[in-house]
Amino acid sequence: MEKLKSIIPDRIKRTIEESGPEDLPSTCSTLLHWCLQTPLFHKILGELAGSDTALCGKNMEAALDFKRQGNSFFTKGDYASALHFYSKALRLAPIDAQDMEKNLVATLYVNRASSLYKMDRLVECLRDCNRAIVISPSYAKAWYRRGVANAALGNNHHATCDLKISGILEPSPSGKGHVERELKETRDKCRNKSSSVVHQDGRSQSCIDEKPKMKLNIVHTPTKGRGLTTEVDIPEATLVHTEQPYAMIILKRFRDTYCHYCFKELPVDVNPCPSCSIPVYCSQDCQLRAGGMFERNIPKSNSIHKSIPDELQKHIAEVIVTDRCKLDDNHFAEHRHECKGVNWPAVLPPDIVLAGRILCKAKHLADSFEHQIALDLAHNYAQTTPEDKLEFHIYAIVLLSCLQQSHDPKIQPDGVLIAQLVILISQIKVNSMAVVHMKSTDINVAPGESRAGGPSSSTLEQIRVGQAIYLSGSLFNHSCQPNVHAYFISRTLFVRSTKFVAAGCTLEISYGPQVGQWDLKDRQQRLHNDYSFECQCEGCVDLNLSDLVLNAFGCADRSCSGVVLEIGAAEYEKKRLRALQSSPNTSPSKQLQQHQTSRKEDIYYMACHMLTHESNQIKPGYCLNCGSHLDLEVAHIKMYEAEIPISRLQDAIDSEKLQINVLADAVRSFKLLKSVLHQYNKRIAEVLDILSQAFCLIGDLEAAIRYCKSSIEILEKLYAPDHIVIAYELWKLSSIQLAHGNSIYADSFKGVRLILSRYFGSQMEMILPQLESYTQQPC
Ligand SMILES: C[S@@+](CC[C@H](N)C(=O)[O-])C[C@H]1O[C@@H](n2cnc3c(N)ncnc32)[C@H](O)[C@@H]1O
Repeated sequence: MEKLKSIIPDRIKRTIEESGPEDLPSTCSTLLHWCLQTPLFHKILGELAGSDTALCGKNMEAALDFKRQGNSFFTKGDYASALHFYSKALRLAPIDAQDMEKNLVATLYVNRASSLYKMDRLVECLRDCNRAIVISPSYAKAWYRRGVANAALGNNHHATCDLKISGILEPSPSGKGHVERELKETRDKCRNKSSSVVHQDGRSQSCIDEKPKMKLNIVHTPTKGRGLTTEVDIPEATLVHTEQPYAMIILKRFRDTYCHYCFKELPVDVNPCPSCSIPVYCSQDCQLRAGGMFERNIPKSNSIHKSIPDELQKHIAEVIVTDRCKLDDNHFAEHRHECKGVNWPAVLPPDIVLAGRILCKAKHLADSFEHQIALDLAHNYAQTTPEDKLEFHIYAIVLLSCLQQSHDPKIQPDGVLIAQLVILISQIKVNSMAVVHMKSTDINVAPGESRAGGPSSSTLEQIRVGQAIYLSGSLFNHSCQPNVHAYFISRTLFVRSTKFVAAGCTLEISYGPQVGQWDLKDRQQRLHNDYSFECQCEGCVDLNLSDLVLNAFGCADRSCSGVVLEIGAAEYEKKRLRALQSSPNTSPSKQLQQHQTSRKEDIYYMACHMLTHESNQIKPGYCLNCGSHLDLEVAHIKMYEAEIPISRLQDAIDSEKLQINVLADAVRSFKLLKSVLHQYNKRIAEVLDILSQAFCLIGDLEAAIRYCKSSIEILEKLYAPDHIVIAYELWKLSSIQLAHGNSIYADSFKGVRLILSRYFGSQMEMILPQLESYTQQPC
């Protein structure tokens, strides 16, 4: 694509780079015309959408090769590796391929079920047996494996039925004898034990079904465009909005670990797309909802074997039907148009493939492209950088041409349609939400030091799994100090208030940057780069103490707790102060009063100074409190000197090869760092956290706890004590305390629950099931 971009004539490039939304039909038409006459464009198109270069289709030879490797590991007793290779084979096996007179996919499912059985993953084993049976209902081995797994689970009635069916279908006399013996054993067990049916999937729905109790209204704001409010007061932790995505896509790096439809972590028994080798799903249900070209008629159970008695025919019908979900008529299968094994859905960037999904959905809903395909959402095409404008044009033409070639020849790219697609891509840039899932990860503690005898310290992480468009959710504006929190369970967006919101106030989520995370300069630059707006939220307009100290140096006079800003931060603070001083609504003295009553801390005095002095008093390199000068160049040299041993320590932690002298050097450097940075500089909190991890690794949990607590003290000042980031840190602290056998872990953990319940309400335990195990730990 870069090569194509580089040969576009300058005159066309210039008109595109200078274009506004109204010029698009003409610029798109010009570029399309040039593309169609350019051999390189046709070559690229052939690679992306041509059937002879398609690399994402099924491949019988490769599937058989993986199957052989799976068999070889199974014979050696390495069931985990066998399972891995059977899964790889399933991803590549053509759905109707035959291998040794059996359906290859069904055979692979049964082979994988056998590995799962050996690994004691009985529920997953059952699911694989069902998948094999849906494809090949007369497959005796699949019924046999199902029967054995059901027997092990105590599902005695099901086990007996499965084994009876297997016995009838089994062609060889020795096989029949084997099944008979298993059936007898199961019957004996039935006589001795009462049967308890274990279901294959017991996911709780009730928490997902929570509905918001209020209506959101769209309002027009002077500085942020449309926004959302309610007519009623909203207490904290109230669910204000839920929504299903209009379109969604998984990010490339999570393709092998998360379900491409529901975005949950994949189980061991992954379900591949039946017609191409790209997506994998957690269940057949998700695979059917996502689409995929293969559609199979469910075989009639009574056609399977004439000699099977009626009650067993009923059992067969139940097994085949349980794995089928009901889809309503309007359901749009979002992967179907991508599913020809051609390369473009795997190669193009996720937001472009997402645009393809929206486009095909528009066509599915209206049965043509004649109506508007762009959505009723804001876009920033006019403010987009010249490079991005050119890129949007190229991708719009490439995507439409790929769809025309590999999906629907009726799609006719022209200037108007491409222009709409360019706007759609700009809308995706501004409105798509990062779909984030929570995950807890163990940190190793030195063997023997953990009370539980293993790795027991853990951290919470947010993982950005995908990208989605929510039509109403897109109307939430951004704030760096948001009053509502957006999160996801599977594909559903939930928005919950994290503080009291008075009726009529706008509800604002964070698009990423937050006070405490970055200072004013970094937040504004990030929002400008990603969304092309100058943030007008409270956190950016009003004075903010966290912004002052977050990246600040300390005063040259170490008895003064004042802050010294660098040039960039000082410029942004000056600009903010000037705007505040000229605004009649937010007079600095009024703000001062607010700070006086809310925060009686050292850094409060810096705020006083800023608010009562002229803005040109904010000079880089000078203490905002006492005016002392700090040589910023010398301070930087000291900082870099201190950072070298600290980054060496970080590397040692990452590689889990920590030597005591590396840790000792880092502790010394930390003292040097503290001597130049402001005491509430965020880097100090980060280094304290690194030291805590290091002490965890060498098993000095008391030191680890001390450093972790000091880090939290700083973060509480930067974010606020009830911010979700503090819950993550308290989670870490309580897990180290627990590993140390320290009963006060319960206090830290109470703090975690308190904060998380404001962010996730009653869904907290569903999002973080690990919470339950902490609650149940004995002190
Ligand atoms: C996802 S849309 C939000 C809805 C939008 N206001 C509308 O009218 O459709 C994002 C756009 O809203 C505006 N916006 C959102 N938050 C803002 C903020 N804090 N300050 C200024 N503009 C904001 C920007 O124009 C941004 O590109």
